[in-house]
Amino acid sequence: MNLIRLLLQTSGIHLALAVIAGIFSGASAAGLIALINTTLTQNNTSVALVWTFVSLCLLRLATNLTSQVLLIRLSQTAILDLRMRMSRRILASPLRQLENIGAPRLLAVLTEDIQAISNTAFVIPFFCINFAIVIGCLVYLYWLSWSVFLIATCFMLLGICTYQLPILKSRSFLKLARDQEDQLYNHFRAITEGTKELKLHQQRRQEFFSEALYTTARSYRYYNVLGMSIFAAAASWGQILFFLAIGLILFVLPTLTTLNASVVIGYALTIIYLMTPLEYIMSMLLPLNKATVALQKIETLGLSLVSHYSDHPTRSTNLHAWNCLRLVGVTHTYYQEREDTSFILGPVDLKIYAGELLFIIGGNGSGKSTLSKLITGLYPPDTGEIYLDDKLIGDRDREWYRQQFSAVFSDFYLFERFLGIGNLHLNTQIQNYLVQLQLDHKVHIDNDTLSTTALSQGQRKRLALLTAYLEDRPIYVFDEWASDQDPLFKKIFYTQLLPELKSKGKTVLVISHDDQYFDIADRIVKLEHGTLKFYQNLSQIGISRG
Ligand SMILES: Nc1ncnc2c1ncn2[C@@H]1O[C@H](COP(=O)(O)OP(=O)(O)OP(=O)(O)O)[C@@H](O)[C@H]1O
Repeated sequence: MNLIRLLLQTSGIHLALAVIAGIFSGASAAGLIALINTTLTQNNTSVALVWTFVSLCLLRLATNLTSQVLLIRLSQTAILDLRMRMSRRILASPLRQLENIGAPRLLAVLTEDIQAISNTAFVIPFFCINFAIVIGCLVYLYWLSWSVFLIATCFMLLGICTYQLPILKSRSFLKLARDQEDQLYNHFRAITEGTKELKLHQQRRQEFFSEALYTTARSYRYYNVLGMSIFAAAASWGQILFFLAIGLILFVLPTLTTLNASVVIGYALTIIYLMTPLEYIMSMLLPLNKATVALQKIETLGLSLVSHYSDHPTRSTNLHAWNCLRLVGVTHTYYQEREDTSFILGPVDLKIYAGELLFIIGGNGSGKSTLSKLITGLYPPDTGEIYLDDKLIGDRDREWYRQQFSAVFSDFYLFERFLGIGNLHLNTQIQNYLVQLQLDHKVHIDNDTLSTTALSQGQRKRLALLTAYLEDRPIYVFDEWASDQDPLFKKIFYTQLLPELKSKGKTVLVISHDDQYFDIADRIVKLEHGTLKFYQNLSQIGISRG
């Protein structure tokens, strides 16, 4: 049901028009059959009959062509629309939920599932056309003889039941195959992102192929072969049912009752004609099955395409005058299902003052990045509140609140184009920053686009910093930004770039392990196993100078 609703949402008018054209196409086909049978059995070739025949042929041609053209538009629009909608839906979902789902599963949704669902946009109207032909033919059969129709219908219903049971079984195997596909994407990611590690270690590569990739690919094949074979068996059984129905009418029924020759010929002719649309309907059940599985998959990931959501900021105003950002009793818990353990950050009580340079330090895994995600509003607090001055940041404010931050995370993503930065002097500004970041000899700007992003990690991070500069937001967050920089540029970052940002009135939060630069901070807070500690001076942290 959701599938139909989804397709109606995608392009309701096209779908409706294609279905209407299809119904006319089906009805004209049934009309042609009736006419042929009348001509054959009554030996009647009047001029009116010839004109009716020609008109029905023209109607069939026109309606068939119309529905086909509409279907091409519909399927292409559906793919475009679904891709856009799903991408928006993913970005509108909470970060934590997306992290839990993981990149490979999201990629599988964006490619395989969307394709499977989009394919049904093409299938459903064809389904309706053929369904209309079937209904038209059934009406004709009923008109020929209601008693034979009753017997034939009972026979057909019995056949459909025996056909449907294996179809259900086949769907459960297709579902298992789809689960394996998520795992396959995980392995494909290892191939693209772990190329170096796999190339450098032959044994690892061999085990990866034989134990990881091959095992999953084989299971995927196994479930697909099983699901599709059961489906093929059911389809073959379905085909035989037609001949059995004709056999019933030709050989069994005449022994039980007297049948008119025109009825027998009409039934045989119509059932033979019905084979094509019914086979079509059956062959379409497989993509429909796959789309249902894909939709279920998307819904179990909590990314329903049908539900409504908003990714628009509730308030578009920028933050101007503010004094203090407060975290009050804020906590975040990561549940690690597999290990049956959890990491708890907080409760954190922290005040961040406008215009200050705050360092967040602590050992690996102490919770610094998690805290930065809470501060920037990427994670809503599990418990506790965040206030901007006296304003409580609730769910409705979070989108607006996030727009006040520019951040370079340790796993940053670098866009080639400077998107969403409306600035009349953008190119001049970028050029100046490129000089300041010592990148002007490597990169230039063409139409708001970087000439290259194929750079060293340290250089790419400088470009990410450049993007943050251009965003010109009130609060900056740098998560171990300097870790990939050479000593010279590290010094420039801490002693020149950070103080410059502060002098422009920006609030700067720096996550850092570079203890030789801790003294430039206005204040330092330290995380220890998820607990925030405050210190008066560097020696309390265990750092001595001179
Ligand atoms: N996506 C995640 N899912 C589950 N647990 C996580 C996730 N990210 C972090 N954790 C847990 O939270 C803890 C804190 O992680 P976090 O990344 O905040 O530490 P960090 O202080 O920034 O470490 P580092 O200095 O190594 O970058 C980790 O020990 C880890 O157990």
